[in-house]
Amino acid sequence: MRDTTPRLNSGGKIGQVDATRVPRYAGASTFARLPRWDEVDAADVVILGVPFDTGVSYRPGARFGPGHIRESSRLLRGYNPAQNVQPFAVLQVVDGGDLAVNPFSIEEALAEIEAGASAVLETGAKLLTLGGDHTIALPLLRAMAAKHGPLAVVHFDAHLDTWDSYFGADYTHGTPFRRASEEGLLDKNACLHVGIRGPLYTADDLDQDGDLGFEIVHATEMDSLGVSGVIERMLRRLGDRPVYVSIDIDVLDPAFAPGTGTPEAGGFTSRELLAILRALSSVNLVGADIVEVAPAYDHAQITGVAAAHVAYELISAMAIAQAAS
Ligand SMILES: N=C(N)NCCCC(=O)O
Ligand SMILES: [Zn+2]
Ligand SMILES: [Zn+2]
Repeated sequence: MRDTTPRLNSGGKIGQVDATRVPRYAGASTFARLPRWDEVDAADVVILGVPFDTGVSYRPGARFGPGHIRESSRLLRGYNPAQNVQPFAVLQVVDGGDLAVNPFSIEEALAEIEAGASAVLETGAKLLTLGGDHTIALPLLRAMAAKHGPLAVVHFDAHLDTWDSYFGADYTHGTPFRRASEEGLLDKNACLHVGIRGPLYTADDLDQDGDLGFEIVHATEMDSLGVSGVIERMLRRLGDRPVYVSIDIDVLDPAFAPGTGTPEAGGFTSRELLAILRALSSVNLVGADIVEVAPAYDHAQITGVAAAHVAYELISAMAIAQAAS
């Protein structure tokens, strides 16, 4: 049957389902009610779900993150006044669905995620991944670095995720950035964590983290630097290199993101995080992920809505950069 769904098409792009004609809560739940990948000729940005949580050390459930973020994204509208951009009119953004990855073999899943990401990048599209636990950042960085070389990574998280192993396992959600550094996927002069807080294993964790190529903006520094000071630190570190953004939703305070597996008190507000992300419109943003959304611990889509807005700001930043190029 021919698809007659009324959509908001503009700038030559196939846009969102028109919420003035089809109620927001009706119909299939693609991200922001955007078209599926197979419904367009060519995409500029592909949103890919990776429902995988076999790498977690505490509460499971991030495998349900992609579906929850999509379901929580139905209210996103087409014009972003904070950035004066209509992201879906500048870029053809599509939902690429979920990668079917092996929940019983982490190594097999890593290979499947890398292959899925590479398939997107080969088309020339940018990739925005919805996780999934943070383990998935490693295969995503492998695919990204194969295309762009060593990356400047800005990693928003309460946790360092540069630990070495758990129960003898090298590939977990606490270890992706150590593996990435060891594998030469990172530009060690240009990576930083933002939002780090909470108890560590030992003081040495921080020294090792520095050796792996990361600078840290601690969550408590928000009080002294403010949003603009944090942005300045971030942009100085990233420079004009290709930038990959990895956002663990637990960078937000549990009040703003209860639906996650390893919550830590004392985090950013959603408003602070969204403001920092807007500054990424001035960098060479080549890809991003949003991970660790675990809906079983969420309430009223608080975490899902935060993640949907995070995705929206990342796409807006990509759109502004594209319009300026
Ligand atoms: N990546 C996330 N969310 N958490 C890592 C926590 C690792 C630990 O249990 O020490
Ligand atoms: Zn975390
Ligand atoms: Zn993490």
